[in-house]
Amino acid sequence: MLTMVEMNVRIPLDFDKEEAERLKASEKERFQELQRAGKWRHIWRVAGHYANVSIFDVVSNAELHDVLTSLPLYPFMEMKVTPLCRHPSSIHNDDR
Ligand SMILES: O=C(O)CC1=CCC(=O)O1
Repeated sequence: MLTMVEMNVRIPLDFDKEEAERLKASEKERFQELQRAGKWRHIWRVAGHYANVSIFDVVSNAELHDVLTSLPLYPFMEMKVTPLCRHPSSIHNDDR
């Protein structure tokens, strides 16, 4: 099932800079692992914000929950989750 997730990252200004860089590096590693596994299908930066719009492909809401809460930056993210379904006019066979 495809799900759009809008993520806003809010690391407090007084948060330790080295720890923030470590978390960002871990986030990138986990993100690339989930991309390779086909779970995190797309990501776009929201221009002008420390935010992204992403598309996940998971088998259940429980899996989505596990994936999202596994992100190293999860404690610093606000998320909006929107379920998606195939548009009847789509020409893409992998939309589901
Ligand atoms: O930069 C972001 O929006 C947060 C993030 C998601 C995947 C990643 O590597 O960083």
